[in-house]
Amino acid sequence: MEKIQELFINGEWVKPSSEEYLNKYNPSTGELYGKFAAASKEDVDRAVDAAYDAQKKWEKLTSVERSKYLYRLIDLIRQDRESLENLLMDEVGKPRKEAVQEVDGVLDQLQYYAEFARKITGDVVEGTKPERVIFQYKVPYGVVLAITPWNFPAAMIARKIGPALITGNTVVLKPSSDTPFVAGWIVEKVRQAGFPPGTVNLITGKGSVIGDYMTSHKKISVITLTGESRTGVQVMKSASSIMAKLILELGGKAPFIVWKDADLELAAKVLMWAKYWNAGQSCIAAERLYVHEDVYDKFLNLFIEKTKTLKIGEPRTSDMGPLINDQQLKKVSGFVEEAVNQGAKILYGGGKPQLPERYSKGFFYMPTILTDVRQDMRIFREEIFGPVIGAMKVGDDFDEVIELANDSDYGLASYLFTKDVSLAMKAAREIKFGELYINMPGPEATQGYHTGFRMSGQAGENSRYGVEEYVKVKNVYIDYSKDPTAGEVIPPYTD
Ligand SMILES: NC(=O)C1=CN([C@@H]2O[C@H](COP(=O)(O)OP(=O)(O)OC[C@H]3O[C@@H](n4cnc5c(N)ncnc54)[C@H](OP(=O)(O)O)[C@@H]3O)[C@@H](O)[C@H]2O)C=CC1
Ligand SMILES: O=C(O)[C@H](O)CO
Repeated sequence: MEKIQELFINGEWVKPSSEEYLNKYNPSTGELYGKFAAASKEDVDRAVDAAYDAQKKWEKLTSVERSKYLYRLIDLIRQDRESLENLLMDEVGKPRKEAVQEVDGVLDQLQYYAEFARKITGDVVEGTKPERVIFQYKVPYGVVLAITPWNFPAAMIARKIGPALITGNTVVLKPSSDTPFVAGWIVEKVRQAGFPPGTVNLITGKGSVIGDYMTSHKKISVITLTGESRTGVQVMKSASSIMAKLILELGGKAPFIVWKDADLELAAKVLMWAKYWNAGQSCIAAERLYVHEDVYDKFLNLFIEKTKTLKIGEPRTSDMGPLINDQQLKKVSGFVEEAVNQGAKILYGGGKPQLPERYSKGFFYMPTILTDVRQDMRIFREEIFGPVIGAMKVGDDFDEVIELANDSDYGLASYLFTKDVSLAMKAAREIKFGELYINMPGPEATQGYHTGFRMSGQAGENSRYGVEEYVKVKNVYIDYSKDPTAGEVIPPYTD
């Protein structure tokens, strides 16, 4: 039976008022996978109104009462986790192990946020006189518009609804048009968990069509977006009309630095994760390889040999699946063609893999390694978001390598492999990236603050800092003296 994804507004699954649906294709086969609702502005209004009305009651619950809904949601997801794993393999093309890992991440994040019940505390500050006091409350903003990407569609939803809900906000969720069914699956679990109607609402539809309307909606107080940097720019422009609080998790261009004293086996193994995890479709993926001249050839050969062991194909029986859609496939192959035209050389890969007929129309691309890449090439400047990496040989000047790493519009994740502690601490001080992984793989931990410099976004997610992004500090001043105006400067001043 054809899969259909409807909207979820005020506690009910409803059809789009336009009766219009959009197509979603299976990335492994290129075949039609299902249809999802194209929400209209009227649908958006109904969802935002529902969230707005529900929020007034939701914030009056204690955080412990709110956490009980989250714990019920966690149990429902855990009991049916296999169907979400299967959905991730089908809808995203994620290999099985990575689908399992993502569901683990969903449960870990929701658990982490539910545990913040009773732990978000304000302050009592002394006033400007002995009988004055300032109460600093941490209060929810109101309605949160959560806009999520397709690459970790379930984990990114958990990373937004978890902190939003535990802090007393309500949510309108707008998922990627490449993963509407994962979003629908999670929202159905929210319904089964008994969240009050309007607490979480689901609006599907093209961001390019309804995005500006949603991000300039007067009843929206927070917009949390995970997506491309250019989308972040557009959202920032649109949201300026409502001055919404922005949490922007955007693109990355991670440098992967292998120093002359690095453990090459470790570095190569980590690069297999940093480059081919989710087929390189990750904001923290290694996107620029800088290798010290003394170990350049040895390391590249080691990495190529490891890359050759990857099994490319359909998600259930392979190490690396397809890219998400045909547009991404064209974008990734375009990066490689342009780099070669500019003088780079392909050491391995560079094209579509040979696959059985059933998958010949899938959006697959070979793991690809290029050498002779220069800092000014587009492949080193813009986010590739695929299983492709260019390599550059660097000399013995570590300051120069830090400069090369920081020379990027992006500043999310970075990687360094060296046994020299003083070098590592120098990098920790001087690298201008939200994350530096030293001699280890990622991804970011739920208790780590996931944030980026420059075009990688602003504010951040996860950790206590990420939770506090969803509350506003409200200051209440009280004077309980007999004469609150004693000694104050209050006109008139002249007799
Ligand atoms: N920093 C981080 O933690 C992470 C960052 N990312 C980044 O996300 C990107 C990949 O995800 P992808 O989904 O392709 O990113 P996009 O920016 O294409 O889309 C992200 C979301 O924004 C929506 N959107 C698009 N245009 C607008 C608009 N004008 N107004 C409002 N919403 C809009 C999309 O809807 P629709 O699908 O309908 O277009 C989608 O839901 C990469 O750049 C990656 O680096 C990914 C994961 C983590
Ligand atoms: O890197 C990403 O895309 C997400 O943050 C998952 O770690």
